[in-house]
Amino acid sequence: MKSENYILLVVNPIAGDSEKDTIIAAVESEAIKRNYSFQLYKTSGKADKKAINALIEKLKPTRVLVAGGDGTISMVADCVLKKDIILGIIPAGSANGMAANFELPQTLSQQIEIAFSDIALAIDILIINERICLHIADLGINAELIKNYENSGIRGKLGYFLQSIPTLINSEHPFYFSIETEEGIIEESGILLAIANANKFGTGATINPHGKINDGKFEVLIFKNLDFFEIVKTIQEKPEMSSDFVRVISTKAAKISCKTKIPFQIDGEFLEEITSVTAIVSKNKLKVAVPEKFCNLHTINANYEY
Ligand SMILES: Nc1ncnc2c1ncn2[C@@H]1O[C@H](COP(=O)(O)OP(=O)(O)OP(=O)(O)O)[C@@H](O)[C@H]1O
Repeated sequence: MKSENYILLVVNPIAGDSEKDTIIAAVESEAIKRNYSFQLYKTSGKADKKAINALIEKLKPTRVLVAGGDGTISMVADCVLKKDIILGIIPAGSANGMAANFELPQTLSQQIEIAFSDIALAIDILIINERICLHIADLGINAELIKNYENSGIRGKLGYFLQSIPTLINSEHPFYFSIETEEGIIEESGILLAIANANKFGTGATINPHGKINDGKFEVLIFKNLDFFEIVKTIQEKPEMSSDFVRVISTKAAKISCKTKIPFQIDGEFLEEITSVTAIVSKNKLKVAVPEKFCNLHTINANYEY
């Protein structure tokens, strides 16, 4: 065994309300098969980032795998960023937005195959209010739903489902946003403002069909109303949504101000109710192991400057 060649597996034991022993055993077995030394870290919800950083410093793994929801994936991504480490994702959350975006397969054995493969895409990351965002942050009813879900104590898809109707009834939308980009200032009201690096929410809803995760830009999308027919369109891969339903601004940086405090989430994790958000594309890219098909779709990387 090459003792210097470590694989670190970070597991969130409570993510998605599912058992993780099967994942741990399968990853460990694959690591041994490929002559890696294997180290497991189970998150506790307290000081995990510090502990993971210490393990990375000590073991110098060439690859870090993460089994959890988007919140855990984002935390681990922050630990491997700026280091020569490939991130492998085993989706195990309630709503796996990153996995949906990377078109990761459904079966554990296929997910492990990809997480160990050398096909890696260097993706953009966003810095939003000084935190890392890989996927989608938003202000409004989706963040409110996540807040109610996290407070309910019922995890998994059922937890989201049970909170969806009360959230819609009790939400104080519309919210009023002012968005400042290099193009100027725009005022708009809506139910939800998304800051999207990727295309889809964890539910699979495509809210940003034309966004590219490695083009050096992100999209600010203001969803103006709860138009049922437009919402249904988001189950398609490339929905053409009406401009009466959503306004899209593609940019490298944005400052968003709100008149009142609005629920805010990043990568599926409710943070707080806030009145201002700044978002910028970071120069640091993150290497993520992805399916070959997904990687090929992104190989014609635009020449861009930050
Ligand atoms: N052992 C633990 N006990 C309680 N909470 C934990 C533990 N480990 C991590 N957490 C918390 O889990 C949250 C992250 O959850 P994660 O996003 O991985 O899963 P999820 O919420 O089920 O999935 P998703 O984000 O896809 O909906 C963080 O708030 C973190 O503090």
